[in-house]
Amino acid sequence: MCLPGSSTASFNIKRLIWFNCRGMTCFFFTCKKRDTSAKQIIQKHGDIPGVENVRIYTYKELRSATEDFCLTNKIGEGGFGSVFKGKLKDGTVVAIKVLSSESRQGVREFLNELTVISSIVHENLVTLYGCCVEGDHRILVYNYLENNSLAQTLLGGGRSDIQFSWRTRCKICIGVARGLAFLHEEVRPHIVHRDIKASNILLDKDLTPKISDFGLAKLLPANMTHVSTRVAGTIGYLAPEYAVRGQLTRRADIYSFGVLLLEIVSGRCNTNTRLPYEDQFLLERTWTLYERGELVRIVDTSLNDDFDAEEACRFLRVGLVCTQDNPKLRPSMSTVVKMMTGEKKVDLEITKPGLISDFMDLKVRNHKKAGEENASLGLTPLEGSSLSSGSSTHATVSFTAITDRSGMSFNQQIKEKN
Ligand SMILES: Nc1ncnc2c1ncn2[C@@H]1O[C@H](COP(=O)(O)OP(=O)(O)OP(=O)(O)O)[C@@H](O)[C@H]1O
Repeated sequence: MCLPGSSTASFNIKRLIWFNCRGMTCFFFTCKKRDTSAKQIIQKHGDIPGVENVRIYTYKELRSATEDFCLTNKIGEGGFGSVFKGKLKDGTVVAIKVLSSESRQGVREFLNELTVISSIVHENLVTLYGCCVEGDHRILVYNYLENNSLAQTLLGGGRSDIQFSWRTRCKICIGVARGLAFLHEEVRPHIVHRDIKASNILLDKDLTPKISDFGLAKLLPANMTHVSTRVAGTIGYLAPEYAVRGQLTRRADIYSFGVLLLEIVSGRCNTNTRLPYEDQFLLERTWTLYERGELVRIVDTSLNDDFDAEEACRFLRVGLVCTQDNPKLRPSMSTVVKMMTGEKKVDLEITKPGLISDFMDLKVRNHKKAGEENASLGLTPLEGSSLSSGSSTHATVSFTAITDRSGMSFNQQIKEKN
């Protein structure tokens, strides 16, 4: 199988694969084009192991695929930059992610990371076809997924026509769990995604879920924090130990997965400040209902009772196990898959999940206290904190708390405040 956009130029034959095509057994050479661009890169920057397997696109090619990056072809904007839908010369439809100027790394560094990401192939991961590294441009080319992200469909507040039946939701939850288990346990060295959330779960035409943006954090220079565009939502996915102490391990992804799982079963976002206060935070609400023995009440009412209640409650319990405050109590992703498919019982004792909101309440109180003390000392409050008081505390932890004008990260600021 040739990579999209490859011409019939010299091929580097990699593997032979057999597969059935319309009843006929055909065989194809699995090949990747060692194109002129890759050769030029090696000539200019020295050998980069694996670069011959990355498709290098020219800027001209991508400009023409997107009709000069025309706004009508723009399909999204994320923390890494803008995403365009494009059609390559051979007809392949692709998603083209133009990384923002801050994310420009040296060509060697960039390609070193990229060769790793593009070699990772799994049914539940978005496939990276290749990139463009011409001049200042850093552009990634992915397979295009027809049904957008879970954030825009399932959680998009009625903006999509897709019907998410219980079966479809099961397939999505288990698919995401498998994709993450693959990154965590089968890829060597393992990959911590860092940003598992509904907008990073894309759906193909059959509603098979694909995790996007894995490995991308490594493409950013060390001094640049990934600036998320939906931080109010993102905060709800953050494992407390990561948000507070900056401890980034696979267990932080497992926490985020747990929150995502609750979102898929309940059909709502982790944070919704338009709801009555006790309902605003999904994880807290789920825990309250679990304690009352009424877990099933959190299941999406739009399913009209057309779901397997035993299975739904099992998924919700898995969500709670994944979000346990102590990272060690969270199961590995392969165990999570087994729990979800029923191969393993969810028989662990479930304690109160780790709620970043608990910490935030504390911080708001401390911050206010510190503010009062500062005022009495004639000092100005810490810059960049947008923690507000009152009932909307959690949701108003805003974007500036992650990367503010002072250039400090959320974690740094929290540490500063401690
Ligand atoms: N491979 C793809 N196929 C189809 N659409 C895509 C693809 N990749 C991204 N998109 C669209 O572009 C949007 C922006 O994606 P991107 O990953 O840059 O940001 P995000 O995940 O939405 O936000 P953030 O950067 O805050 O995580 C997505 O929500 C999706 O609608």
